[in-house]
Amino acid sequence: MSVRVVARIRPLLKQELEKDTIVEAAPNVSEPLATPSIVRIPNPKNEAEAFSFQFNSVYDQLATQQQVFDNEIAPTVKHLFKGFDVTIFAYGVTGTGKTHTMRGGKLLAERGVIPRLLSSIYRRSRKIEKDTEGDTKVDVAMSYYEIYNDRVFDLFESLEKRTPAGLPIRDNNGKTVVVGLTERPCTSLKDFETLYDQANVNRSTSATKLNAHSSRSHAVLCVKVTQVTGNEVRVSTASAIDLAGSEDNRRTDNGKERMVESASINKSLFVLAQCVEAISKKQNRIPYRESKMTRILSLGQNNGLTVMILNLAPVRSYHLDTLSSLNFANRTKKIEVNEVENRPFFRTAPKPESKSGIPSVPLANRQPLRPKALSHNVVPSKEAADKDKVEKPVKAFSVYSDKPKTTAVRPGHLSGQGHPRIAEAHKRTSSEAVPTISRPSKVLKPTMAAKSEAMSAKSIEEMIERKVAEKLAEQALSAKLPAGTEISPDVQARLIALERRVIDQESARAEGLQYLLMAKQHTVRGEEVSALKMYQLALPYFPDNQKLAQKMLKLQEKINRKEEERRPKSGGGVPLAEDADEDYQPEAHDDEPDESVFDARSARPRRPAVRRNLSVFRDEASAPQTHQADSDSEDELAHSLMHTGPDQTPRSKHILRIINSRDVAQIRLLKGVGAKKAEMIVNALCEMDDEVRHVTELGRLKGVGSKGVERMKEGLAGVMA
Ligand SMILES: Nc1ncnc2c1ncn2[C@@H]1O[C@H](COP(=O)(O)OP(=O)(O)OP(=O)(O)O)[C@@H](O)[C@H]1O
Repeated sequence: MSVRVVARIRPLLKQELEKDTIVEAAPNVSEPLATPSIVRIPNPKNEAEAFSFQFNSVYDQLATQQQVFDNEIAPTVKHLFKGFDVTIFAYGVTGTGKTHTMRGGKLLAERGVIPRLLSSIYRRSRKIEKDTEGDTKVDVAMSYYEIYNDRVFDLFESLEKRTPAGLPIRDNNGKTVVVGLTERPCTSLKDFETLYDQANVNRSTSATKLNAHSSRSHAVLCVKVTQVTGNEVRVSTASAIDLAGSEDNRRTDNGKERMVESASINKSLFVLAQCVEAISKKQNRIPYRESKMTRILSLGQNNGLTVMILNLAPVRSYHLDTLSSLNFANRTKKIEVNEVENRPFFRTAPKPESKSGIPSVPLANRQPLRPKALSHNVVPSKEAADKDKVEKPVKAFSVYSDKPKTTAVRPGHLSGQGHPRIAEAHKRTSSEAVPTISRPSKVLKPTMAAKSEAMSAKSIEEMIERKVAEKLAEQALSAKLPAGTEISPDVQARLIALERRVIDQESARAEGLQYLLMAKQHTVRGEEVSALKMYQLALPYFPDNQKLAQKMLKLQEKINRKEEERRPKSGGGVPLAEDADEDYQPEAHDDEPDESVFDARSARPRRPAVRRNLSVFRDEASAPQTHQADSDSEDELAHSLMHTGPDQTPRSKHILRIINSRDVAQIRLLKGVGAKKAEMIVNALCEMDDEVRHVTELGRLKGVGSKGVERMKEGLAGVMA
């Protein structure tokens, strides 16, 4: 099942003028009488031409809160009670109506998706309890948190109680959980409203030029529904997420603090876009981990139903931002989500809980985040698969597809259109996460015999080298310093100073990478002048990087070329005056349109006549060579800068080799580590599903800290320089 994407165009605000309206909802040309499913917007470079984006449904300026809820969210509630998790998230530029859609106003008619969802959940709970004559009991509990500047804060905690680092997040049985979050039971809508209103006071909002009450954080509300019938317990969760909006700081006139927030919001949204891009290109690595928001949202990774509400402003001043959002949504709608319900469990066989409240899972069963196509969703037994066939509910919400051949179900016609759900025996439930093909823990080393056939001479050599290094490390660690070879305080001080220098270089590099990231953001938006500025800011951090220098040179040439073209010819050409973004210029190559973009004036999809640079998130198949080459070089550059850090000292390298071996026996030999800490480190590495590349990163691992790293180094001070 794909992510269901619905667009909502907000009404004009007081200061906006009717004549500036450029975004409209339209029915599909093949079904002119149907409810709108197309967003139409002019090409910024040629107003005579319109782009059309098709979604599951589109709501125009007149759509009410009730219509949006009844058509899009209400049908998901019955699935929630059948054990499916439901994720609803609002996406859009700042000031486009996300909070209005999700939270809404206080008047009954103005209430948004969230209060209506809760009201619907309580109504259904009461019905179930009545129909089963009290045999089934339903409990509702909620947690509510925000992700602000990439840190997670419990909105049930007052601002004074917040710790600067926020709450940690962990992967647990394929789900991302926030550790230490308050969960409040709420037995009635009144209860909920009181809690929700109190918590919203703690949300980070402030006035920006584009929105007087702009959300400066992503807000995540989780409503846990627990149904208990005798010993059987079924738990499912509805998550309603109000994302912060992306914003262009040149338009918002943000001050320093707002700029920091904005950079963090933009970064997380940028990572989200990259995740969506990577999923649609079926890449092996989906960069979920690069921001907390993407880790928590786990788009394309979570099971159940996902609905994205794309909020749009109707006016010209948002033109390029709107196109960017439409392109993002166009990609998102193609993401497949596992339609798998949470299996009930039985009270008689409780899972042991760890101290942190997270059920303990053996390391070998941990699953890294993977693109869906690459994950192994295996039902443990045939009986379980057969059971699935019997138990799977009738799918009344069968509209998540844009493929022309499937029967389109229009808003308002969702319920009662049931098709028997085809059992998907190969899928696993989110609550079980015990696949028969589990990712082997890196702690367990494969034997030579098992792997020998598939091993090349090179890999055998590498393995021997690693083994030798491990042995040497062991010897080095256990070696006692011969008497009289203690290093002098002077040498020790110099070693520490050297390490400090490396650490300083590392944090400067992180700052440089931020500029690089922003440069890439501007590049994909076609804002080349701004992109160049960002590259210039990044340059001092990577002075010797040839790729970066070349990139800047090419960009400068491109800007010059465009300047040339833009300059009025002797015949007196008309300069481009209408662009909201001074940097925006079409690319100098033909672009395939995204598949849902077609000429609005004719029913048949066709290739636009003009050249443009709008499809930021393009499918591999449709990406033209030049564009592909461009984005490849961007990725290559980012990769080269991310993965070539400042030189590390032999001691640091040595420590990292031991840490990355994930061998508890070796790690515990490091000074100040011990068995428990070694296990914690291996645990953290397994959760990261990556290597630690630098000692600074090592210092950030839970339970290590920079002091811990220093001690490890001290332990080696006598045996290696
Ligand atoms: N459908 C709507 N009907 C009436 N007013 C709306 C609607 N959608 C948005 N608005 C108004 O538009 C303004 C901006 O909306 P809102 O604050 O919800 O935007 P946002 O996308 O959440 O912005 P940010 O990302 O900055 O938090 C508000 O004044 C809101 O009341």
